[in-house]
Parts: sequence; C-alpha cells; structure tokens
Amino acid sequence: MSTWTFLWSLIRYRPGLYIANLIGWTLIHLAPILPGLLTKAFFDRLEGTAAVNWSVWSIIAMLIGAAIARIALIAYGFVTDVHTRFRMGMLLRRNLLSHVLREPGARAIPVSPGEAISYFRDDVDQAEEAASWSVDVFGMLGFAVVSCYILLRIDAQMTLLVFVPLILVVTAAQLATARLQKYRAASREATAKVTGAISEMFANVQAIQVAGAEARVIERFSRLNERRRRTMVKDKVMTEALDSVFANAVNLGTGLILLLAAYKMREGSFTVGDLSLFVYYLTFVTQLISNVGKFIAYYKQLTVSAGRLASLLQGAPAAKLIEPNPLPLRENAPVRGEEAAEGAATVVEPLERLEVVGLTYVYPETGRGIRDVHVSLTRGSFTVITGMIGSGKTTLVRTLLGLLPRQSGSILWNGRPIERPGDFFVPPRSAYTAQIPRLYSDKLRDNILLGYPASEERLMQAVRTAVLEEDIARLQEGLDTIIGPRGVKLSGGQAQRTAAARMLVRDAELYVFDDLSSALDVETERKLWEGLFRVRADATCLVVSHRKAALSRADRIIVMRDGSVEAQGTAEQLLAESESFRKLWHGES
Ligand SMILES: Nc1ncnc2c1ncn2[C@@H]1O[C@H](COP(=O)(O)OP(=O)(O)OP(=O)(O)O)[C@@H](O)[C@H]1O
Repeated sequence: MSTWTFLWSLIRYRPGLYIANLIGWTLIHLAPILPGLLTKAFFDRLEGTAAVNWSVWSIIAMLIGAAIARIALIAYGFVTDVHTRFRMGMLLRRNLLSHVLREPGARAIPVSPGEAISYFRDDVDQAEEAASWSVDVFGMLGFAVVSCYILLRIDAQMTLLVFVPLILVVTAAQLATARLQKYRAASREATAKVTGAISEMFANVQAIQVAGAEARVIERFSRLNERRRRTMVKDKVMTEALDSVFANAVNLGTGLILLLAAYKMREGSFTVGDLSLFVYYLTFVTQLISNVGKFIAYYKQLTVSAGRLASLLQGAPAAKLIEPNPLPLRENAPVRGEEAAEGAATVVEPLERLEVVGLTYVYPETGRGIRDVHVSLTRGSFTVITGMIGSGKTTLVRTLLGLLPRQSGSILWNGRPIERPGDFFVPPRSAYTAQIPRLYSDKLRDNILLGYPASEERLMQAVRTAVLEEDIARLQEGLDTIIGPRGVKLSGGQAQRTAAARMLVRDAELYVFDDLSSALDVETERKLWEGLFRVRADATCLVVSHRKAALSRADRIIVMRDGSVEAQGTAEQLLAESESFRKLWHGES
C-alpha cells in the first residue's frame, strides 16, 4: 500500500472532523494577513499617507479584535486537531490490537514486546503527526499566495529581492533535514540499544555475577554508550545548525528589508506602513517554508512507520490497519456464525472424545515442529505425552490449543471439527499450564485468579490441589504477598504450582499441563496428581511429562520422536514394545 493511500484512508476515517479541522487551521494560517494590513494602515495613518480614513483608535481596536479572533481560532483548532488525530491514532492501534489478539498466542507478535510497544506508540504517533500536519499545508500555501500578491502590488522589486534569497536559504536548510533524519534515526537506535542493555543488566544481575562477566558486560555497555555519544553529537550539531539558519533567516531578511526600504523611502516610493507589512509577513513566510519542510519530513517518516506497523500483521494485508471500524474493541469484536458458536464459551458441551487428526506445524525458522500427529482422548482419561528433549511435545500441545497456527490436520471435539482452536480451547472448556509460567508483580491471590470470580473456598481448594498450601503458610502475607516482577520472590517450583493453581481454580473439561514436573520433586508431583483426581474425578488430562509419577498413572502414553508419534499405549505395553520408551523410563531412575 502506498503512503498516500495509507494517509488518505486515515483522513477518510472521520471526514467531518477532518474538514472541520482543515477549515480551522486554514483560517488560523490565513488570519495574520489582516493584522499585517492593519499595522500598515496604522503607520500610514500616523504618517498621513493612509488610503482609508480610520482613526488610530479604531485601528488599535481592530488589531485587538483580530488578535482575539486568532486566539479563539487557535483554541478551536486545537480541539478539532486533538479529536481528529487521536481518532486516527486510535483506529490504527485498535486495528493492530484486534489483529494481535486474534493471532495464535505463541506467535501473536513477530518482534520483542519492547519493539511492539514502540510500534504501537511511536509509529502510530508518526502517522498521527503526518495526518495532522496535512491540514496546515492548505492554510500555509493560502497565506503565501495572498501575502505575495499584496507585497508584489506594494513593491514587486523589493518583494523579489528579499523573499527569493530567503526562500532559497531556508529551502536549502530544509533539504539538509534529510541528513538530520538519518542522524536522528541513528541516535534513536543507539539510545534504544543503551536502554535495552541497562534493562538486560538489571534483569540478569545474578547470571552476570555467577559467570564472572562483569568486566565484559561493562566493556560492552561502554561501547554502546560511545556509539550513542557519537550519533548524539552529530544529531545535536545538525539540529542546532539548522535551527540557527531558520532563526537568523528572519534577522537577515529584516536587515535586507531595512537596507532596501531606507533607500526607497528616501525616494518616497515606500511608506513606514509598507515597511511594517514587509517585516510582519517575513516571519510568517519563513515559518511557512520550514513548516512545509516539516510536513514533507513527516510524510517520508510515515512510509517507514506504515511499513513497520504492517509488519506486525505478519503477512495479513496492510489494508487491515486502516479498515474503518468503531473504536471500542469489546463491543465490536467480529463474532459471527460459526465463530460465535465456538467462541462463546458459556454453554459447554461436555467432552466425550477429543481427536487430533494429522496435525502439523513446522516452525518456519528451523523447519522443526510436529508432522502428521494423530491422538485421541476420551472423557476422564489421563494421557501423557513423553519423548526426548526437542521431540515436539510442547509444539503438539500448543498447536492443539491454537497457540500455534496449524498448517494441516483437524481437531474434533465430540466429532465436531474446531475451526478456531485458539478461541475454543479456553475455560470452561479447557485450561492450560505452560512450561514456563508467566507471573506478574502483584499479589499471589491475583496471580492465581487473574480476575476470575472464584469463591475463597474454591481458591483454597485450587491452592491445596496445586500443593501450594504449605508454601503460602510460610509467606508473611500469605495469599496477599506481592510476588515481585515475573514472580521473582517465588522458587521455580512455587511459580509452576501457582500457574497450576491458576488453571485449577477454573472449571474445565480438559486440563493441559506442559511439563509441570520440571520444577517439582517426585513427592510433590505425586501429591498433585492425587489431589487432582480427588477433586476432579472425571477431568480429562493431557500432560507433558517424563516422570514415572505421571507415566505410571497414564491411561495412554504418547511417545514423540522428531516431531512424530513413535509409539502409543500404556506404560506396560510400551515397556514391552518401545525401545525409546524403555530408555525414558529407565533414564529417570
Ligand atoms: N520458537 C521456535 N522457533 C523455531 N523452532 C522452534 C521453536 N520452538 C521449538 N522449536 C523447535 O521445534 C522442535 C520441537 O520443540 P518443542 O519445544 O516442541 O520440543 P519439546 O519436546 O517440548 O522439548 P522440551 O522437552 O525441551 O520441552 C525443537 O527441535 C525446537 O528446536
């Protein structure tokens, strides 16, 4: 999509508001013409050469009136500008967010969260800025045409002698801003690297210390800072130089006008009023050139920003970004037909049988993943997925739950195919504990509930089943303990059991645990499975594990190897039939 189409679609999103804004800013830019003419009339009146017969006081009153009118116009312009640009920005953010929320959870954004935030914030701002500046162009050009006409009529020679060199100087300076953009981008990037390094250092103090890597980390940090210093100096020197050209252009222009005017006034062909008009318009003409330049720069930056925003869509058409949609996400989520039936998890058809047929997902980056996997679970069964490291266990679970976009195969819930597993496999149909728990800097209680309206009794039951009760008793504030950023105040096992409690507090037909045992001792894991079966006798469980505590309890074990199912059966059958399984089983002991 071209930058122009992108900008035009943004403009057309709220045409009424845009036109109101356009009218406001055109009038604001045209408004200085009037005080210029009044100032001329004032001095001409004092000199006695005025063409009109207004008194000095009435001219002063008109000047005050013009100033008040311009203030009122500017106030109006800011209101319309804020309304227009924020709506455009919110449309972009809304469409982006809506797309990200509909992407499979494990691949929702193609960049780091920090970068995604900067796209949402800075690139959307850039688009707003370009759209907002587009309204100024008309008013500024209008002012240029009218003021040139007036000045040319007063004194064509002087107009050309003053304004042509001025326009050339300012335009040349403006062209240099292309270089400024380059330096600005480089300095921003260098700053982002320094900030990133600081946040990495703070997050990994322990890892740096145990690896004895302080000196190297500091040396790398110094290098990043040195690069930042160099790019910043270039950026600042360029910015200051250009600013001084713009500031001095007005002074130079005034000097030129004074020199020429003195000569012409002696001849009697130029009045004091003419002089005041030339000086008055000079400032606006200089501003105008630099503002048109600014708009061109914003327009160029918009090309980059639109490209970055489109990259967040991961291949979906860029037109999605500017699709006209009502701004609130919740009320207008596209829920239709089959999607609505699948997505609305209020009426749950009890799980009798879950089938996975020919499921395939291969990571484009590595060519690894799962291929043609067939699995079947029945109500109340306990199925364990096992296999060597990297054999595809997590990928299978994530593709089944719609956290990764399957490339082929189908998933059937009681024989009915599920089109959008990401929307379907949510509580109360299914609940999931990921291999690496995601916790927040909040109370332990809130980390478990995540806003779910469970009773205290239900919460305590989930805590007990997740074998977290004793740990909570040892915490000073119990369930109300704040667990620090990413749950740093908890041990690995506590964090995993907190995630398990988060899952268990929710009603679900299907519970999916991804390698819960990696941070649990054998005894705690045994207690967890026992507790789960005590409170949820008919729960269907799909568990990734290579622990005997899980394997010996399994109704069916699925052995994965290189992304495919190598063998399936009970522990007894597999011990007799599968060499890989025997290795896994004995490997543990
Ligand atoms: N985000 C990713 N991008 C690219 N390749 C990946 C990604 N995640 C996993 N893989 C690859 O896919 C394969 C299967 O990984 P997966 O995490 O499913 O294995 P696993 O059996 O769950 O391993 P583990 O026991 O270590 O958790 C591995 O070879 C891995 O290198």
